[in-house]
Amino acid sequence: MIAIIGGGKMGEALLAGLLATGYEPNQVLVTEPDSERAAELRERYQVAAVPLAESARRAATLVLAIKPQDMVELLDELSGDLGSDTLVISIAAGITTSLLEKHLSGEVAVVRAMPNTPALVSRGMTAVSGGAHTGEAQLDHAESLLRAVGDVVRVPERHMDTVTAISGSGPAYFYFIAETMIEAGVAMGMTRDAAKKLVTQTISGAAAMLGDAAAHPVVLREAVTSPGGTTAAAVRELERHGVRTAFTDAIEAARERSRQLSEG
Ligand SMILES: NC(=O)C1=CN([C@@H]2O[C@H](COP(=O)(O)OP(=O)(O)OC[C@H]3O[C@@H](n4cnc5c(N)ncnc54)[C@H](OP(=O)(O)O)[C@@H]3O)[C@@H](O)[C@H]2O)C=CC1
Ligand SMILES: O=C(O)[C@@H]1CCC=N1
Repeated sequence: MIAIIGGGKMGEALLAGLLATGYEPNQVLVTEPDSERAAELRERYQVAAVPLAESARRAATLVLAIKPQDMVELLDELSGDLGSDTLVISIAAGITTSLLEKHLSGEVAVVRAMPNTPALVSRGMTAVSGGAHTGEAQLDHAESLLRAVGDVVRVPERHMDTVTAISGSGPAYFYFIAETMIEAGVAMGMTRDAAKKLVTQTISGAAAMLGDAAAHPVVLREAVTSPGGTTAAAVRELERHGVRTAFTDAIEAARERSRQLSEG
């Protein structure tokens, strides 16, 4: 049994992804304090929404999908209720395995994971790191669970704040670009639907080409950039406006925020 603690946006993305890839509703519990939201999830996915203590008692794996700011209070509440073999997976930005271990009594196996919302459509990207009491089998188990909603990589925990800034927050950067491109098309007279179709298929085609292991973004961009053509004119403007620096600074700001979140 898996229990998802926190039925917000990411909790729902994981829940939907797990159910879409073969988990049965009776294998998953949800704990969500907002009763309206709990009822919505129960109705939408036919899963049981139960109190925290019941999730802790019944589930072999707990996925903590609550805000980092709520984590210490939840861990302190959870601590006495965990079974000796319970695996605790936290997906909270910035929350370290040592903080999880400090607030859970005994030698609890913990995994720090950073997924992203495309888990909702089984195209997520998750990175995982194990804690001090987490064995190979438990990390394998966490990986296989999260693989149900997309790709999984194992990383040293020192990279987790960077992962959070790149792939955790990353979908938002692409939505930001998509929104900007669609609005540019609309400003130039296209319908929003037609512009969205152009942008969506372009992002997905570009991602497919980049997905080839031998592909490099610079080479792919050169192939689009005809001499004296439209792409060269566009890229010159992006460089003039410092978009490359803006992205680098944005990703550094996200990593810094992830670090701050571990400090409470
Ligand atoms: N959104 C994303 O793309 C990603 C988010 N994450 C991480 O996932 C976590 C959740 O983020 P997100 O889904 O965006 O946030 P949400 O605010 O949408 O979800 C958090 C949910 O947890 C509920 N909650 C609060 N306290 C408890 C509690 N004690 N027990 C059970 N549930 C509780 C909240 O209820 P209420 O609103 O009533 O307080 C809310 O429904 C965060 O730690 C975030 O860092 C990780 C990767 C990507
Ligand atoms: O914005 C956040 O804090 C969370 C973590 C990664 C994506 N969303």
